[in-house]
Amino acid sequence: ARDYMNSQPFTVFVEGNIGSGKTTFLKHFASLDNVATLSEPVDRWRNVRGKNFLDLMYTDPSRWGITFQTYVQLTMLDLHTQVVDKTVKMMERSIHSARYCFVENLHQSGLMPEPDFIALDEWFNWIVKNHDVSGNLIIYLRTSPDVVHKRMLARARTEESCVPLEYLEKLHQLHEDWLFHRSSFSCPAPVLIIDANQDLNLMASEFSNCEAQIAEALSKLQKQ
Ligand SMILES: Cc1cc2cn([C@H]3C[C@H](O)[C@@H](CO)O3)c(=O)nc2[nH]1
Repeated sequence: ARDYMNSQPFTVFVEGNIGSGKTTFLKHFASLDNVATLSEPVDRWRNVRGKNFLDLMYTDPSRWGITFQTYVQLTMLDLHTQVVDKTVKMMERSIHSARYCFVENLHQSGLMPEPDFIALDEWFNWIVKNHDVSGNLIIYLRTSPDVVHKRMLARARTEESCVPLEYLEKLHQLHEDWLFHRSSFSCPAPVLIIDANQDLNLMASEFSNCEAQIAEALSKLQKQ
């Protein structure tokens, strides 16, 4: 766990499948005055000096997967190292889910050439070793693939228009192995699991339950 006294804020990673309600979750916490929220920089990925890397990746993942995921890794590292003047720093996803869920999925499904995967993994291992990308708490918005597939299609992000259910099922399984079964990669922080299948307007009680758990974990750290 991170050394709290080096005046790093209490850092929370909000993790979950596409359409699991992360953005809505962050919006709720953005309204609290001691929390800084850092959203996933999707708009940066959609316009990298005029190129839409997200669209390239979905159109031809084996050709553009490394291009996209290398840039994701850079933008997430940028957010991990961003200094905030609040006691809680809440990030939408992390460099960890980039590697353990998304890159892993491209590699396992044979969409990413082995040398591309190796280069990305070497970068990831060096970054984790040489920079502080640690966190204090992971909030896992746990969903089922069919629920998030419906939400994703309803949200109708153009680049995701032909993302099939089995892609979400694979991403779901990778999130489950990492954050629920704890049977795959190392977890950078303790995990708080939220049932995010509920309709977003019923999530208010989950949000306040999370607030209480974050406040409790925060006060424990401050007493150390
Ligand atoms: C950290 C990380 C986030 C992330 C998102 N994505 C995709 C999933 C969604 O379609 C879109 C926004 O989350 O980007 C990805 O392919 N690889 C990623 N890695």
